Amino acid sequence: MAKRIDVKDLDIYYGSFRAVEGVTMSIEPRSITALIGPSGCGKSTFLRSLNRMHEVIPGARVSGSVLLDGQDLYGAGIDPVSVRRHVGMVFQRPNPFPTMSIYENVVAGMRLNGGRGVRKAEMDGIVEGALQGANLWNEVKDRLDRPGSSLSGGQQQRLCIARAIAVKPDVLLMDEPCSALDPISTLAIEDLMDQLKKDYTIVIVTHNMQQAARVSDRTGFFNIAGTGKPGKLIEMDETSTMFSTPSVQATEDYISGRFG
Ligand SMILES: Nc1ncnc2c1ncn2[C@@H]1O[C@H](COP(=O)(O)OP(=O)(O)OP(=O)(O)O)[C@@H](O)[C@H]1O
Repeated sequence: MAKRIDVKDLDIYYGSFRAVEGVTMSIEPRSITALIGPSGCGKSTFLRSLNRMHEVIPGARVSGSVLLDGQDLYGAGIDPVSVRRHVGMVFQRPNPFPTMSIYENVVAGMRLNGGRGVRKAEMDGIVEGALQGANLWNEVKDRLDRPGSSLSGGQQQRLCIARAIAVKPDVLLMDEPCSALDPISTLAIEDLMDQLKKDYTIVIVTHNMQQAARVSDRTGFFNIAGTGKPGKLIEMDETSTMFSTPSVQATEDYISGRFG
């Protein structure tokens, strides 16, 4: 079930380096939020803080809160593994397990999440549902036993999306999911995002302004004052407003290609 995200006063550190400072934002369920901004402003770092992937790096930590339907993901006693089960992630490069079959790739996340006792017939249904959901079923239904690496890049990325949705998360985070893909595969993923937002809360980092404008409901612009300075959320609004009449000059300069 899609859930809302409320981030409050979030600072994100790598050791003593504060990479992101003071982010407060709300993300509605069943919407697509795009995060844009120049290289190094902390978009990926921020995204990883939304499912506690950031802290897998030694010395990395956050302060502030990230609420998922009101529950603080950083609260005492919250298991980060369970957080990642509820908040799934798709990465820049498609990363299926290369020697594992297409079928096993889809169920990999479920197996890690205690799905071992699930009966074969039920598992088959989940695999079909996830592959249907990722718009990949028709292309792979006759070769589910072939390795994940036998698919094209665009198909592999949809396989990774199927793997992410097979565990029925509440939120789907996507870090430049199309940057390694050709234009046709990119459009397939964008269409897919539009369908997925009926069931999920989606947050996407993208360098592609047209993509942000095409797919997202709201856009957040991050920026940095200079090297070594923390990234900050400068402005966040309806995507149509951000791309037509942003409130901050730096947003307009970035969107119109004057820097970054
Ligand atoms: N593992 C790490 N250890 C230390 N510093 C890091 C690490 N990863 C990122 N940083 C630093 O954190 C800051 C934000 O990086 P991040 O990758 O989040 O930016 P970004 O906006 O996603 O950039 P890009 O658009 O180039 O991917 C940068 O100064 C970067 O050098």
